[in-house]
Amino acid sequence: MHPAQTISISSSSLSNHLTPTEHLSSDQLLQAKKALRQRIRKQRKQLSTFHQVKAANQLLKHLNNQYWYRSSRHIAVYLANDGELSCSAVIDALHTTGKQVYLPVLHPINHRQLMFVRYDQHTPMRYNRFGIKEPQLKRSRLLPPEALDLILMPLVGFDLQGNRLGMGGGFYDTTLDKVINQGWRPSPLCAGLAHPCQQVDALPKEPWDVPLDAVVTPTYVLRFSV
Ligand SMILES: Nc1nc2c(c(=O)[nH]1)N(C=O)[C@@H](CNc1ccc(C(=O)N[C@@H](CCC(=O)O)C(=O)O)cc1)CN2
Ligand SMILES: Nc1ncnc2c1ncn2[C@@H]1O[C@H](COP(=O)(O)OP(=O)(O)OP(=O)(O)O)[C@@H](O)[C@H]1O
Repeated sequence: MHPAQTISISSSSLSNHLTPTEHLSSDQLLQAKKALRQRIRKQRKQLSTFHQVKAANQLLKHLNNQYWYRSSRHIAVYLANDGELSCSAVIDALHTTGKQVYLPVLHPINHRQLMFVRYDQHTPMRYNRFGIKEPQLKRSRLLPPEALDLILMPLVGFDLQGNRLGMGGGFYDTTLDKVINQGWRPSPLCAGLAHPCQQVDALPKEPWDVPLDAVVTPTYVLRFSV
């Protein structure tokens, strides 16, 4: 039996409507996604540092209740940016329990590709072109995405169907296309991490989108395939 999950729909999410997308041209869809990103990013950036620290600790408690998290050994996380839900408490706990932690690194040549590099307290870091810290590339610390057990993904928006809206770079979708959409087995589980204010009613599903297996927020967990 899985532990009971708490489902609560945030009232702040009610304002996060995306106009029904069936009749939109691709340019209109792009504009609608852009506007939604701006709105949600503004909301999450307004969360206080106190709120963010509490949320990071609550996130860890929820994850600890999930068997698919506890049974994972090679786990990709991210360093929070732009008001994203922080993985800092999760990272500390993973290191304490001897799990292998990986961070996304922008591929220096391949457009829209990420690499996953093992990360600990001593890993030399640098800033990428978006101002996000990432490990310096070291071949011996690279893990191919298909070898990860679990990818904890940053996102801008999510819906109740497991659709994900990212920052718009297409990095996760492109990197995971071969691994997730083209039938690599076993493939890593993909769980989005977000604040409740990032929930939207419905997101357009694009052919390249990687579906989320779960979404974990500081107050509730949505499980789609786990
Ligand atoms: N914390 C974190 N790390 C991550 C991601 C993420 O979403 N969050 N990524 C997930 O893909 C990758 C980086 N992708 C990103 C894509 C766009 C922007 C961004 O700030 N874009 C600016 C425009 C910047 C520019 O063009 O110079 C913006 O939209 O305002 C940031 C990260 C890898 N690392
Ligand atoms: N598998 C893929 N192969 C080629 N291009 C892709 C793929 N996935 C996404 N893209 C391109 O990336 C662009 C951005 O995609 P999208 O708006 O879904 O990004 P996102 O999910 O918000 O970003 P991210 O995955 O970095 O968080 C799209 O215009 C699309 O053309």
